[in-house]
Order: sequence, then structure tokens, then C-alpha cells
Amino acid sequence: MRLWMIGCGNMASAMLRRWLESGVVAATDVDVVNRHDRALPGDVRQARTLPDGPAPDVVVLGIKPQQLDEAAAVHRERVRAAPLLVSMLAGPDPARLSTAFPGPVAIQTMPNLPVELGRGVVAIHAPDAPVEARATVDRLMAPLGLVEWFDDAARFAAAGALSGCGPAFLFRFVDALAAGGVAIGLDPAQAAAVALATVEGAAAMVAASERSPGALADAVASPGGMTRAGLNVLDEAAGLVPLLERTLAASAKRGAEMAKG
Ligand SMILES: NC(=O)C1=CN([C@@H]2O[C@H](COP(=O)(O)OP(=O)(O)OC[C@H]3O[C@@H](n4cnc5c(N)ncnc54)[C@H](OP(=O)(O)O)[C@@H]3O)[C@@H](O)[C@H]2O)C=CC1
Ligand SMILES: O=C(O)[C@@H]1CCC=N1
Repeated sequence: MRLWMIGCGNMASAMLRRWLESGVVAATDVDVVNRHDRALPGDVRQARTLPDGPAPDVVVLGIKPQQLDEAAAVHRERVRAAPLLVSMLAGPDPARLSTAFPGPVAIQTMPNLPVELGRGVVAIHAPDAPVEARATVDRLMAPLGLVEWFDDAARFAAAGALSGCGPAFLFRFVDALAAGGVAIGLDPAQAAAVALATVEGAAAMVAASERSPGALADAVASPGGMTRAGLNVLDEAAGLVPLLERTLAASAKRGAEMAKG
């Protein structure tokens, strides 16, 4: 599959790395436009302008949302002949993408960073996309992890707040678990190592298990034991669930503001 990538920073290069590793895209079939050269997976070609020659199968948009109009002013005419525009920008919906880049079928996506390992989530919103466009997008996204289409814009936005931002929340949780370990007497380096290994093992276990996270928590917590004493704190009325409800609500609110432009 031939790609042009307009903007290839943290998120787009995570996707590119997995696309190259999985073989769904060959390095020689990719042209990246960034404002400055940066280290890219597979040493793919990069330049300040899109290449001459025929349009690719897919144009991937990996710039920041606030850079959309500026990038469109420069690249709109070259992109017009491409069949598909796949955006990872938080905010602009397919209609706004098509206004910026008329021509291709516009697909709004929200990936997350673990796509780099093929263990990410890609939420997709393109309710009017024809079947052939959806099939191409499915083929491109399949190696990245869980791929979920949301025809409903509100559900797509909610999923994006959860999966797009979620890795950062989990990274914070790892740090917070380590900080808790330090507070009860561990040295910081050991606390960081123990916290990360605990989260990694527990995440792998819940992914592999047929039991729910709640059932697994009960399996850890002996009646009247240490874990139950800790869970009682997390399960307080002002504990973990309301904290994450507020966290996701804040991300979703900011996403809605960004969608308005
Ligand atoms: N980071 C994440 O986890 C996620 C990010 N996203 C979305 O991905 C997008 C990119 O985010 P992220 O990768 O973190 O940001 P980065 O800043 O790392 O990447 C943006 C890239 O776009 C390039 N760029 C900026 N303006 C232009 C332009 N006019 N023409 C060509 N290239 C340009 C930048 O190049 P230079 O540095 O040279 O200016 C940079 O390489 C955002 O829209 C964000 O909403 C979505 C889900 C998750
Ligand atoms: O923080 C952001 O706006 C982007 C979208 C989701 C993750 N990073």
C-alpha cells in the first residue's frame, strides 16, 4: 500500500513502525512530509514537499489539530487526487477534514501509542465512507491492534478519550503505584521496577484470563487480608471510579472543544 504521510511525529511514527514491521506497507512505498527531518522508522523518505508522480493509496495526516489549516493550504492540491485521507487528529471530523482537503474520502481515527507494538486501539469514525474505503482502512489498521468503528460521533469521541488518552493515564498509575511504594518505605528505583512489573504482569493476566477484572481482584484479596484493606480505600465513594470519571470527562470536554476548532 502506498502512503503519503503529512506530519510524522510521536503518534504517526508509532503507526509507521508497526506498518513496516507487519509488512502491510513497504518502506519504499512511503513518503513523509515533516517541517524538519527527524529519525523515522525504516529510514523512509522525508522531505518538505509531497513527491511528484501519481497519488498514493492513502494520505495519512499526523500533524497537530491546530496545524490543519496551514498544512491544507500547502498540500491541498496534491492530496486532491488521492482516494483516501486518514486523519489521526483529535478534533476535526470527516466533514471538516473534507473541507480542508477536498477530494479523498475522509476517515477520522483516534489511535493510541501502543499501536507501535501491535497492541494499541484504533477508534474510527467515517459513517459515510463507502465499503471499499472501509476495507482499505481495515487492511491498514489491522496490524495495529483492536480496531473499532463508531458510526455515532458521540461514541467515537468517548472511545477516543478513553483509548487515545488512556495510555498516559496508565503511565501515571505506574508512577503513582511506585510513589505509594516509596511512601511505605521502598527506595525509588526498586519501587519503580516493582510497580512496572506488577502492572505489566497484571495487565497480561487480565488480558489472558476468562475471569473479569473484578473477579481477579477478589482472587487477590484474601478475606480480612492486606489487599482488601487497600481495595477499601480505592473503592471509597470518592475513590478510583469517580477520579477516573472526572479524568475522562475532562479529556472528553477538551476533545469536544477541539472538534469545534
Ligand atoms: N500522541 C498521542 O498519543 C496521540 C496523538 N494523536 C494525534 O496525533 C497528532 C500528532 O500528535 P503527535 O504525534 O503527538 O505530535 P508531534 O508534534 O510529535 O507530531 C506532529 C508532526 O507534524 C509535523 N508538522 C507540523 N506541521 C506540519 C506541516 N505544516 N507540514 C508537515 N508536517 C508538519 C511536525 O514536524 P516538526 O516537528 O518538524 O514541526 C511533527 O513531526 C495530533 O493531531 C494528535 O491529536 C492522536 C492519538 C494519540
Ligand atoms: O492529547 C491529545 O490531544 C492527543 C489526543 C489523544 C492523545 N493525545
